[in-house]
Amino acid sequence: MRAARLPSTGSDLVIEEVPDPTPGPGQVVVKIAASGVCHSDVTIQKAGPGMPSVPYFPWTLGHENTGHVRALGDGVTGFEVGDAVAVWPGWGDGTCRICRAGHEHICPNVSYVGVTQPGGWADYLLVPAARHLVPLGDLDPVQAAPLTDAGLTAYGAVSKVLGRLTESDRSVAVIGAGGLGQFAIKYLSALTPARIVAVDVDAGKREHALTIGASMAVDSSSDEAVRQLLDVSGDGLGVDAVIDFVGIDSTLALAAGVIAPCGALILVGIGGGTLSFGYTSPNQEVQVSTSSLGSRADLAAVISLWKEHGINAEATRYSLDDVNQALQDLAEHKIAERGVLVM
Ligand SMILES: NC(=O)c1ccc[n+]([C@@H]2O[C@H](COP(=O)([O-])OP(=O)(O)OC[C@H]3O[C@@H](n4cnc5c(N)ncnc54)[C@H](O)[C@@H]3O)[C@@H](O)[C@H]2O)c1
Repeated sequence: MRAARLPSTGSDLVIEEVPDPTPGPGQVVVKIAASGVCHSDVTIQKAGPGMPSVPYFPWTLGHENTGHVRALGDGVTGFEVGDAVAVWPGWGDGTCRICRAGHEHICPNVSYVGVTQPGGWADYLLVPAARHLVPLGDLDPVQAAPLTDAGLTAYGAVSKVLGRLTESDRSVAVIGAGGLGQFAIKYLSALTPARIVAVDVDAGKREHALTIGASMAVDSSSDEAVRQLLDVSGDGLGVDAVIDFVGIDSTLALAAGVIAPCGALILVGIGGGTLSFGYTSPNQEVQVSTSSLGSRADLAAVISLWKEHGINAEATRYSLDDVNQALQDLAEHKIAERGVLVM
């Protein structure tokens, strides 16, 4: 099969012929239809802060995968060759108490496809267990690809703040209105009456956010950003939730500085920053949580939200041969919503 592989840290990817995977007992081979391009891939390529180092070179990236079942290992039930599937990306051991509680994506022994297991920027992907697949039925796998990480992770983060955003005088700031942040804005807009503020350094992203559900956009690089966010509800108290999809020192400081009493700060972006709170009094009752991917049930919910409410990303399509262009366009903020490699 063909695969786009990273030969060494910081290099361009190269297209190579590699052996087709064959499924062992319990495993499934998926013929990839599409695989999304995420900012995490840019970070992995450069060995930037926050992401684990790839296990070896040359490495096949790609954690946002959909396709059709190509071959089933012994003992696999519930799927037939040809079924359209989405690949849930957080592969835990399936047996520990974290997995048994439904949080396999944060299992202490988790592997991430495309990060610590070979990924889907290739013709075929070996999936270690059928439980990592979610059936797509007659949905288009190419369109479904961004749901398997950008949609899933945004939904996982949004789910953590829904309870705070049940009234129209509530507000939420989404820092980083790129691939993941745009999904968050769409889910927040569909699921809450709260005021949604998009915060981004890029003017194009801010403008776009206003067309998909944000009612206000703030330039995080402006000296006015803190004041604008504190004044969102007109009382100077700040926003009831912040979801930070960037995660560098400056965005974390901004988030910590604008959160209202009883608010929640959700950290998603893998920017390698440090969050520091000057703790002087308990009376703020702010909650801080990291958020990683989402559960398999969350992926099923995200697929339903696409079916029922049409929530998805507009995909900018690239061929596998154009993978380096896709990574460059993402790094330069040139992709409107989500880049997708179509095999
Ligand atoms: N926690 C998880 O499970 C998880 C999963 C997937 C991706 N991620 C991480 O989420 C982040 C977002 O990924 P993406 O694919 O949406 O990236 P993206 O490149 O599509 O979007 C990033 C957005 O952040 C904006 N931005 C950059 N610097 C900023 C700043 N200082 N202030 C405000 N906005 C700024 C950019 O203009 C862009 O709109 C990445 O760090 C990625 O690694 C985390």
